[in-house]
Amino acid sequence: MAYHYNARRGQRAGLGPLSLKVNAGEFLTVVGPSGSGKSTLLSVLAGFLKPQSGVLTLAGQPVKGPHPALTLVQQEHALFPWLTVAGNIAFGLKSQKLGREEQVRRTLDALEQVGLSGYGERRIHELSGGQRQRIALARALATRPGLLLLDEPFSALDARTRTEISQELLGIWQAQQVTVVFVTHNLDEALALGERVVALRGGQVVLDAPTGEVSPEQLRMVLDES
Ligand SMILES: Nc1ncnc2c1ncn2[C@@H]1O[C@H](COP(=O)(O)OP(=O)(O)OP(=O)(O)O)[C@@H](O)[C@H]1O
Repeated sequence: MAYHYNARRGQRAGLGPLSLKVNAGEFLTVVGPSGSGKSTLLSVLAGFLKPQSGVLTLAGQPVKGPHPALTLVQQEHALFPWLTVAGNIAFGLKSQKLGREEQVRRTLDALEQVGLSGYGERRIHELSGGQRQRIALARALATRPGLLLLDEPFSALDARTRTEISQELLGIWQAQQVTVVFVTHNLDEALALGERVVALRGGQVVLDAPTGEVSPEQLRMVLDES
């Protein structure tokens, strides 16, 4: 498939042509320099951008737009400052039309998963950057996504908090068997976190391999960052 911005005007910026299969339950990291197409790929996988050629399928069925099983968490985590933490999580559940009880249960579960039980009534401005990012993750987890798409979710955090949250995310992935696609421009992070790494350059896949079989030097070389 391929997606190019302003394709009608003949521009080539964007993604593809490429073919990518994300396997159920895997933790895939996507790495590449700025402008290589990482965010575009996630927007296509989330159903926000419709490829100009090819199709996105989920379990064999074509996806025609945003889908409840596909949840994207972006870097600017877009929490609503005028809502409480619980209000923010409930907002993410709106489209699922759940009963009140189920909504509360999912909110409590999600807060526990990210280590912030008891924070439901807090206001967003009372939280640290790391806590806000955990809430953004909790909001996504509460939707019980089949595919969790994370676009450099922890890049604004200090190194220690970043490592902490990354480890929590790994724990959640192992416990829930959710499928994760994690975008980062940090090569070491890409290799440390995922089971499989896809490297993008100029909108093309230049490497697709199990993380255990790739060295940071190899990654640097295919991305021309050595
Ligand atoms: N809305 C847009 N309109 C036109 N071109 C765009 C748009 N968004 C992205 N592009 C272009 O498409 C290409 C891929 O961009 P994309 O944002 O997917 O890269 P990225 O790897 O996520 O970059 P970064 O790491 O800087 O976020 C770039 O050349 C970019 O300039």
